[in-house]
Amino acid sequence: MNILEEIVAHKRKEVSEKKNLFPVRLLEQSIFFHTQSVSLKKYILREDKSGIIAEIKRKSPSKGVINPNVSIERTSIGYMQAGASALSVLTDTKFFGGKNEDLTTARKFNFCPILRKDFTVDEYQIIEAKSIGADAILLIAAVLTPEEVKSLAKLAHSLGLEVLLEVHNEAELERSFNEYIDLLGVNNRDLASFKVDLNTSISLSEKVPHGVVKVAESGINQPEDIELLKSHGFEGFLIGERFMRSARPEKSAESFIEKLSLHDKVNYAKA
Ligand SMILES: O=P(O)(O)OC[C@@H](O)[C@@H](O)c1c[nH]c2ccccc12
Repeated sequence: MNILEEIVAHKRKEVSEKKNLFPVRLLEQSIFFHTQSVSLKKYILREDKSGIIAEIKRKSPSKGVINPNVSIERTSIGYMQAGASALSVLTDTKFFGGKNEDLTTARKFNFCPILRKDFTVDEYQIIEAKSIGADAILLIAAVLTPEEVKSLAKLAHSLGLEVLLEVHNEAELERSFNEYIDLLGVNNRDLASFKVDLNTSISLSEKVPHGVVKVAESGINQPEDIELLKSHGFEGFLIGERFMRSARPEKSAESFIEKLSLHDKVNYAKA
């Protein structure tokens, strides 16, 4: 079993236990359940924003412990003040050290799109994402059948959530893309081997259907990487470790985005 298969096997078990402890009807009573979502797509395309989806990630299977004691409040507010377009919050506990409350905390302190980053394999998790205050969910093509991608994406839309479909190669893109996908993410990290290569995004850029927002994910380390990805049509940039490995991730994001502004000769709006 590779790590991705291990994560998904564990996730299925976790979700079936949760369904008993905390049934869907309770999720639907959450204070966030009936609130309007903020569009991730729109914020990424805003000219006055950097396009960066800044991620909160405490640890990962590939990098081990990154920043276990991060302050969600300070980091999420700081990321947005630095000029990020949106937040990504890892809620998986076992492998990434996150929790649902991390997203709820980020939600309380920010009016901005929040991507719930988890391994979604069941409808329950989509209702849960809405209940904790997410605006968008991630679907990973490598762990779902095309039929599952479609039905999960359709459910997400019915709850007002946008869908970021993550692919790693052309076969996944062709197989899993459907009319319910709002954003297409190309993960530069191979989740089976952990190898990172920005060329994964570049080589797939032309294959992404028109009108879908293109997001490059993982391994983005310097403002020049964003310039290169932009020149290949990418509009969104998901960045985790580059910021999180600093004791103050929001400061790291601020200086990164300042450098990017100099390159782009624009002043990205402070949220
Ligand atoms: O820390 P990085 O290399 O900047 O990567 C961020 C993000 O792309 C990565 O965390 C990620 C992309 N897809 C995922 C799926 C699950 C968990 C995590 C991820």
